[in-house]
Amino acid sequence: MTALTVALVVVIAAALVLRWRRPAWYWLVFGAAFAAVRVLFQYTSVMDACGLTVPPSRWRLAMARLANRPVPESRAPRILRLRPTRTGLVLRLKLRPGQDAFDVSASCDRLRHSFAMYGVTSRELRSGVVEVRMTGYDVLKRVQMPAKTDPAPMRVPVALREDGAVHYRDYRTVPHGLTLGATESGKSVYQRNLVAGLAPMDVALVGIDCKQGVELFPLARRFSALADNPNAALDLLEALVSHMEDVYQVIRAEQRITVNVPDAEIAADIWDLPDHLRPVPIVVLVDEVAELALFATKDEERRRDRIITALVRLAQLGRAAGIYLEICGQRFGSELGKGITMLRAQLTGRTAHRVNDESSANMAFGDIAPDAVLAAIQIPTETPGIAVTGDSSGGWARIRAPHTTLRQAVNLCNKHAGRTPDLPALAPFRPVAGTPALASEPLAKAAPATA
Ligand SMILES: Nc1ncnc2c1ncn2[C@@H]1O[C@H](COP(=O)(O)OP(=O)(O)OP(=O)(O)O)[C@@H](O)[C@H]1O
Repeated sequence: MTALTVALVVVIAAALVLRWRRPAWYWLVFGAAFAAVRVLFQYTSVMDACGLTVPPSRWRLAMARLANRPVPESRAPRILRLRPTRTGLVLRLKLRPGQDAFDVSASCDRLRHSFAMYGVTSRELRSGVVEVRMTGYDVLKRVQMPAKTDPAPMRVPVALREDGAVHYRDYRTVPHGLTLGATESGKSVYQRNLVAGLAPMDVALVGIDCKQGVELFPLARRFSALADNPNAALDLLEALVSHMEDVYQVIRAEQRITVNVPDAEIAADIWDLPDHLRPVPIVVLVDEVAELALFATKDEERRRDRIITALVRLAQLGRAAGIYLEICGQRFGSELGKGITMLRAQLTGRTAHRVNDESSANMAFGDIAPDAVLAAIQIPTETPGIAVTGDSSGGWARIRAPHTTLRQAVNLCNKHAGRTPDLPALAPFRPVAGTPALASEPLAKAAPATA
């Protein structure tokens, strides 16, 4: 045996062992090429076995009869493009007459087994063209975001989807969002990723952290306003409502100028205003929203009603004024009192981490994507951070945010502290950077020593 043959055998053996062990980088080196060859080689027979072929047309049968040739075979969708990616393959298929996108999506599980891939999903790109995304390994096991994402204003690459695509939180298309999940399910890490993604953008961050500020106050240098208790939250929300009314006046004033100018665009929201007039957009992050809705006394009930009213007004009118809500909690249903379901109806973007019961999952998806409810309650306990995300179009996907630690988020916020806008309306709530207060008393006092 020559040295070359030995080297070849070693390389093939290494590739086979790695294929079996499947480390994350396997796909970068061997996986995509192997999978592309395998898919192309098996394509027609697999599509036939999965019921994704159509019988020959009458015209083709007649031509074969005239030419005295054998009966033509059934035909599978035509491959328009096959693109290897960091996590697997993307196939673009042109459907044959009589096929629809549902046929392909209904066969995804069969395709997954037949092509020996980890996951297969499909979506319709346009009439007659379907994209099939295949992943070679569990991309949500250890999330690695691609180095290059598609940047756009108010669009944060916040997590990875199970098909290997990046999941964006786009505030311009989905202005308000609701994130639910049981305790230790990964809500705070998801919210931290949002803050880390928003920190380098021209946006004001406002936080209401009812966990006594433990999640958002360490990120204070990038926040224009923060509140850590329901009383401060009420004042902050009412200040935001009056800021929103001021922004509406700016938009109206600009409309009066342009309405007389023929063919001019008339401003309908802050994004139609000229740059020098446009107020900075605001993202309001609310952590543990149920704390704002609970009350024990008459006074607290009055405060709760005012808080929910302010939140409903921001959700209904905030988008045009560039105010976006990001609400986080363990549950968000009608048991929290009047106004909650009205507020929930305005929160278009829904994300549910692991939940403990079906009714919590229903709070996120019951009214928009019933099959996502089942997916949310199936999230295992041992993989915190996995979530199901959907929107009002009825579509949903499994996602996981990268594991950003509080230290990494703090460093990012400190790096971009210079971008924190000063909002005069919210000045009383601007956090003051300073030395952290030391706990004055230990939580448990030492028992006196007895003889
Ligand atoms: N995307 C993720 N990848 C890996 N680990 C994660 C991820 N998200 C969360 N975790 C792990 O799960 C733990 C709990 O996460 P997190 O604090 O975000 O949960 P939570 O839902 O906010 O809980 P609580 O409501 O009790 O505050 C974290 O300490 C972290 O180690």
